Amino acid sequence: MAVSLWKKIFQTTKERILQQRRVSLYNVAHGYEEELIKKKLQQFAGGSINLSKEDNGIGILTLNNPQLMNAFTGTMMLELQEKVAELENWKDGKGLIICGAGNTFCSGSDLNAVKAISNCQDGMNMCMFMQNTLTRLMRLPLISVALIQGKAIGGGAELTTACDFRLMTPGSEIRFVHKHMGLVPGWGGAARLVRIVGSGAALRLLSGALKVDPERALRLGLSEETLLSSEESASLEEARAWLSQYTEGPASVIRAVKQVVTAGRELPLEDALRTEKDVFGTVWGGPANLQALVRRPKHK
Ligand SMILES: CC[C@@H](C(=O)O)C(=O)SCCNC(=O)CCNC(=O)[C@H](O)C(C)(C)COP(=O)(O)OP(=O)(O)OC[C@H]1O[C@@H](n2cnc3c(N)ncnc32)[C@H](O)[C@@H]1OP(=O)(O)O
Repeated sequence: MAVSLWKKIFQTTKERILQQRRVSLYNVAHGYEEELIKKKLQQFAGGSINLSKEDNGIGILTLNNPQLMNAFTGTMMLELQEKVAELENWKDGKGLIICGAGNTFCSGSDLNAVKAISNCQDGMNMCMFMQNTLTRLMRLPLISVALIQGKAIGGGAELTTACDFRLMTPGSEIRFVHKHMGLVPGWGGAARLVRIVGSGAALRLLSGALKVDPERALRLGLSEETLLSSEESASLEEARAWLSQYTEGPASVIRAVKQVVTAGRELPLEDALRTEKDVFGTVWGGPANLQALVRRPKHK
C-alpha cells in the first residue's frame, strides 16, 4: 500500500514538474513565431554545439566555432535548443559544464548573422528563441557551470548567467558589450545578472560595458573560483573536480536538490513551499533514502 502510494505521488509530481518546465516563456500569445525564426536561423550555418554525456552524470556542452571565437551562428542557436531538449530527457544527468572550443568561451551572436536579421520581427523572434532556450537551460535539474576561458562577450556573457555557477581561468574576461552595439542584453542576461550581482553592480557592468576579470568577478559574486590553469584541458579537469564536489550521490537526489532551489529562486514563497513538498515526496522513502536508513551514515 505504502509503496504504491509513493509511486503514485512520484509519478504525479514528476509529470507536474515536467509540465511546468515544458511551458515555454514565449508562445504565439506573445507574437512569437518559432517556426519562422527557426527557418531564418537555418540560413546562417557554421560551427556546432557538441554534447558529451558521461557515465558519471556530468555533461560537457562545447560551443564549437573557434574561427569566430565561438560566436553563435544561426544553426548553433538551433543546435543549442536541441541539446537542451536532450538534457531535459537525460534522467541520469547530475551536472553540466559549458565551455568553448579553442580555449575561449563565446563572443556572442555571429555579427554576420546579426546584420542579416537586424529587422524588428527577426530580432524579436531571435531574442524570444534564445530566451526560451536559456530559460530551459537554467531550469535543467542539473547543476550547471560555465567554464570561462578567454572571452565571454555580449551574448556569450549572457550565456554564463544562465548557468548556476561560473568558473574563470587566469586572464579570462566577461564583458557585456551591448551598449557599444547600441543594444541591451536580449537573451535574458540583464534579468539574470541583477539576480546574481544585484541591481547596482549590474547597472555598472551594463552601462559601463566593463571588462570583468576573474578578481572583479569574485568580488561581485559573479564567479565562484579562479582556476589555477589557463590551459584548455587542464582547466576543464579542474572544472570537473570542482563540480564533482556537488554532484556526488544518487542522480535522483542531486536533481531534486536543483529542483527545490530553482523553485525557491523563482517562485513566490507559498508556491515554492508547495513545490518543495512535491519534490520531497519524490525522494522520501525512495531507494536512496531507504538505503541511507539502513547505512545510518555518521555526519562527522
Ligand atoms: C543580440 C546580440 C548580442 C547578444 O547576443 O546579446 C550580441 O552578442 S552582439 C555580438 C557581440 N559580440 C561582439 O561584438 C564581439 C566582437 N568580437 C570582439 O570583440 C573580438 O573578436 C573579441 C571577442 C574580443 C576577440 O578579439 P581577438 O582575440 O582580437 O580576436 P579577433 O577579433 O581577431 O577575432 C578572431 C576572428 O573571430 C571573428 N569574430 C569574433 N567575434 C565575432 C562575432 N561575434 N561575430 C562574428 N565574427 C566574430 C573576428 O572577426 C575574427 O575573424 P577574422 O576577422 O575573419 O579574422
